[in-house]
Amino acid sequence: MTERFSFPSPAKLNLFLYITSKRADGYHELQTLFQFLDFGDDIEIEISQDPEIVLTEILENVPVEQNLIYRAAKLLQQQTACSLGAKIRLTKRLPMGGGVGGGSSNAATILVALNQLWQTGLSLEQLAEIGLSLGADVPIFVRGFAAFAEGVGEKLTQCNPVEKWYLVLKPDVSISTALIFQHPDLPRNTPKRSLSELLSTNWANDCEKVVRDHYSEVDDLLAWLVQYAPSRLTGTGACVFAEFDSKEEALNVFDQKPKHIQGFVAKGQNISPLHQKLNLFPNA
Ligand SMILES: C[C@](O)(CO)[C@H](O)COP(=O)(O)OP(=O)(O)OC[C@H]1O[C@@H](n2ccc(N)nc2=O)[C@H](O)[C@@H]1O
Ligand SMILES: Nc1ncnc2c1ncn2[C@@H]1O[C@H](COP(=O)(O)OP(=O)(O)OP(=O)(O)O)[C@@H](O)[C@H]1O
Repeated sequence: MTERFSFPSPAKLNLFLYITSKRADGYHELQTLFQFLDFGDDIEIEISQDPEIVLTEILENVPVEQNLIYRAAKLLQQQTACSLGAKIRLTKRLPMGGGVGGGSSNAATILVALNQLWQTGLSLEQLAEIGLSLGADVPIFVRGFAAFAEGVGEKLTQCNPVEKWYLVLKPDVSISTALIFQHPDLPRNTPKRSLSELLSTNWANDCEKVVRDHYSEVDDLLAWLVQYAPSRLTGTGACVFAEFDSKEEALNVFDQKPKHIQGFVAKGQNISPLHQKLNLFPNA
């Protein structure tokens, strides 16, 4: 029987997110602080001797060739001229398009895991470079350390924010990242600040007002959550999070959430659970 290996594919939060400019190609320059969570998807992999990439789980509304897992595996195969393949099983726990980076994390886990299993020998830096073509957040998941990110997310400075407990809730609405970035009312000129200055201020997310103005589900949930603890949007939403000093406090609010709202409690991690499991020691 072929051996099967299991790898975590964690969520991330944007603890703060500021938009400092819009580039000529339409992308926005950000200053954002990423931290991983000890909660996410799981990916099981069996290596095969033929080059086929087989996904055993189908994601709703995502054709296989567009699944970031498939695309990441194919890209690594092509870039390294690898003749091996893989059978991949995904256990999806993270809300899709929720601002917790599930798709990007899946892509990164595949790049890091297959690079080990196929013995293709690329460095984390090389894998991050490949990953950037799959999505702006893939490099952060490949590098595996909590980071202050600039540019569109590719310029990373390792950082050690406090590893708080978070309650993450998913309002019952789907929000397109592209639409939020196109919105005329989005603030795009927040002055660039140094990391030390940012770390000493109250944190915010520049996408939050536009999202709250257009999605009452997000507005209502944040208005409820902020009664208990400091709360914000992650990424372009739809997920919101509240921060706590203990698991008990986070679980206590989780127990009071509206019944139809999905969510989870998790602890911030400055080293990705993937890198912890593989004993990779990421550094900037
Ligand atoms: C905003 C963040 O959630 C922060 O973590 C991410 O950078 C978004 O990353 P993502 O979901 O992987 O988004 P992508 O698939 O790269 O981009 C989706 C669309 O959002 C817009 N976009 C995205 C990132 C960025 N820095 N500027 C942008 O203007 C672009 O129109 C792009 O076509
Ligand atoms: N393996 C995958 N897992 C999740 N989404 C995928 C995957 N492959 C492709 N996608 C597509 O990518 C979209 C965005 O997924 P993702 O979960 O990364 O969004 P997100 O949490 O909003 O991320 P971000 O914080 O980077 O904006 C999904 O809506 C889906 O159409």
